[in-house]
Amino acid sequence: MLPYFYYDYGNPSSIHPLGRRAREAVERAREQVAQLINCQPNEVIFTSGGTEADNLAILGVAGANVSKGRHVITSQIEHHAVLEACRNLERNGFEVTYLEVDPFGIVAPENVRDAIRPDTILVSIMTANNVIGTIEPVAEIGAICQKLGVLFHTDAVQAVGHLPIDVERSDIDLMSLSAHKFYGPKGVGALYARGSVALSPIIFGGGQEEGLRSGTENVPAIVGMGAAAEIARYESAGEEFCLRKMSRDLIAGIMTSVPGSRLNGHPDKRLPGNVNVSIEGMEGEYLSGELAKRGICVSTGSACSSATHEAPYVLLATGLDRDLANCSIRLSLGKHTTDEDIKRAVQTLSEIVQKVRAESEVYSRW
Ligand SMILES: Cc1ncc(COP(=O)(O)O)c(C=O)c1O
Repeated sequence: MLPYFYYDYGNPSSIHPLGRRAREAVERAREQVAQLINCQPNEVIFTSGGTEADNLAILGVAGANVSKGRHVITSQIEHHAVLEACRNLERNGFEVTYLEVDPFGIVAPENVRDAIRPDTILVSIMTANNVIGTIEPVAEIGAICQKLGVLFHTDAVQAVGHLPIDVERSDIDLMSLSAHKFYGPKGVGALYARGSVALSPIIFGGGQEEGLRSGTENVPAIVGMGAAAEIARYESAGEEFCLRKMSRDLIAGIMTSVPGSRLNGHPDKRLPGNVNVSIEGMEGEYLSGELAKRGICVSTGSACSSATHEAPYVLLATGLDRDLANCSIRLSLGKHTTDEDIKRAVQTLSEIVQKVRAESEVYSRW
């Protein structure tokens, strides 16, 4: 990224040599992203991140296909970027079906099929959930949508770079990506949109990104996203293997040394680096604060939504009662996590919980 901050600071829309070098860098990054997800480079639209990609997919499809219908299908556990875009559609005369999930957080493909109507223009179901890590049956849902002639969007922000993703094999028409979820910079992402998909822009101006995303491209960030995509293409399979082993150890460690703990989400169909647990009687926010004092950073619900201080709606949608939902923390593992970190996390968590329980027993006896 550094040369594009220092020397090659041209605007990719300029025709002079500095501009051309910036354009070449953007187009190289577009190819790198396309290779990671198996699409054509001209099907990648760079955005400011996953949120904008989700908004462009949902509002863009709705805008361009309104003559075909005004019905959209999504799930109750989508990220706010999808849910709020859908609520915006509802305020503008669209109807949205929010599908339920099972206790693991899985959307049943047959529920998608049953919800599709003649006026349905889009199905948007995430590839993997950001709170509980559950991996959705995207290929089955894609096949249903393709058969019934409905566009299929998936928010793959949590999955790209961690799970093998192939937009062709999974019949995906639109897919959202965010660079910082696969070790790239923040504030840059992309929407994959199949060449044949009719899409209206949601940002208007100079007509960059084939008129779908006006505004001068953030060249250093796009270059960083491309590099991250290329690294992910080579490293993600090995990383997935290591993370699966470490997260299994973390889950087993917590379950055996912290009485009253339960794993949220699916035991196997989950993101390799996501561990979400509820611990009876231990508020997530309290635990998070105590762990932070000891150098371990965890989130409660989803970091992206903690600014809104809402109850973790994803856990509630899986049927978890409100108390246990509020007693949940999410531990995230990445390529820099070590076995030593896992041991320390288990031990620290167990000590905190034991201490609190011992004290509260004393208090209650007293
Ligand atoms: C599933 C999912 N979708 C969308 C987003 C939003 O992405 P961004 O923060 O890049 O806008 C996030 C962020 O964590 C996410 O987890």
